[in-house]
Amino acid sequence: MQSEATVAMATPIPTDTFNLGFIGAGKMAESIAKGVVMSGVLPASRIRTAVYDDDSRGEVFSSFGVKLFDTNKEVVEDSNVIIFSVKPQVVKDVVLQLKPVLSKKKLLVSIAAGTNLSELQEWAGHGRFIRVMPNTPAAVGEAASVMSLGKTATKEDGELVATLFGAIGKIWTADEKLFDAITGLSGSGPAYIFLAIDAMADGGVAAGLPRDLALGLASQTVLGAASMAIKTGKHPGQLKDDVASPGGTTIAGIHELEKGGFRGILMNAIVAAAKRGRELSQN
Ligand SMILES: NC(=O)C1=CN([C@@H]2O[C@H](COP(=O)(O)OP(=O)(O)OC[C@H]3O[C@@H](n4cnc5c(N)ncnc54)[C@H](O)[C@@H]3O)[C@@H](O)[C@H]2O)C=CC1
Ligand SMILES: O=C(O)[C@@H]1CCC=N1
Repeated sequence: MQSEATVAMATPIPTDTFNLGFIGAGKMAESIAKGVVMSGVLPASRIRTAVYDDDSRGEVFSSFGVKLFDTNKEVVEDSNVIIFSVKPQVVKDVVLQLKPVLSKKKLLVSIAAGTNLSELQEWAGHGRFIRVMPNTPAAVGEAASVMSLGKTATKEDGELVATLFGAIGKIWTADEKLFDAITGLSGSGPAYIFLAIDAMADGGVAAGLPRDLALGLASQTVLGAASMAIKTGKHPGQLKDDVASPGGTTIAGIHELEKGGFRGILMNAIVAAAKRGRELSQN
C-alpha cells in the first residue's frame, strides 16, 4: 500500500535576502530556532521574534543571537517566512490582529495543534499558508515534522519549509486530515518517551544503580533502540525478539510490561492526544 505521507524535498535558502520570524517566543519556537541555527542553514542574525509577556523568553532568544523586536507587527514586516508558534487558543486573535501586514508576499506557517488550514487561511486573508507539526527534539536536530500545504502555497514554498524543518530533523508531507493523529503521535510523543526514560531510570535506581548512571543508561538505551529501528529497517517486533533470550531476563521484563497493559496504554495515549487535537480544532 502506498504511504499517505512522503519525505519532503529540500532546497537551499538565499540567506542574504531571507529572514525568518516567530510569532510566539515559546518553547517550540526556541527548539526550532536553536535547531535551525545549529544546522547552519540560517544564522541567528536572520531570525526575528518579539516577546509578549515574559522578558525571560527574550533573554533566551537573544542569548543565541536572535533579533528581538518590540511588536509582532515589526517581526512580520521584517520577515519573509513567519512561523506562528503561539498556543492554539490565541492563534486566531494573533493572526487576525496581524492581517493588515500579512501580504501574499509572506509565506505563513502555523505549528499550532488543532488549528486547520481553512481557518488559518480565512484569518490571514490568503492561502499562502503551510501547516507543520514539529516536535521539541528540533532543538537537537532530531525533530519529526509533518507539513501540509495551504491553497496557494507553491511547490517552492513547500521546498523552503522542507529545508528549514529538514535542517532540524526529518520532515514528511501528509494530507491535513492526518494532523490530529500526527499531533498525538510525534507532536506529543517526546513527552511519553521522557516519561519512559524517567521511569526506566527510577527502575534502575530501585534495582540498586546510582541515579546518574541509571539516567545515562536509560537515555542511551532509548536512543540506541530508536536508531536501530530506523537504521536496520527491521520490524520492532523482530528487534524485540533479538533481545529476548529463552528463559532470560528480557522476557521476564516484557511479561511484566504486558501484564500492565504497556502497549494498550501507549496506544490509548496517542488516541487520546489525537482526540484532544480534534477537540481543539472544534473550539
Ligand atoms: N511544545 C511542543 O512540544 C509542541 C508545540 N506545538 C505547538 O506550538 C505552539 C507553541 O507551543 P509552546 O511553544 O509549547 O508554547 P509556549 O507557551 O511555550 O509558547 C507560546 C508563546 O507565545 C507567547 N504569546 C502568547 N500570546 C502572544 C501574542 N499575542 N503575541 C506573541 N506571543 C504571544 C507566550 O508568551 C509564549 O512565550 C502551540 O500552538 C503548540 O500546539 C507543536 C508541536 C510540539
Ligand atoms: O501539548 C500540546 O498541545 C502541544 C502540541 C503537541 C505537543 N505539544
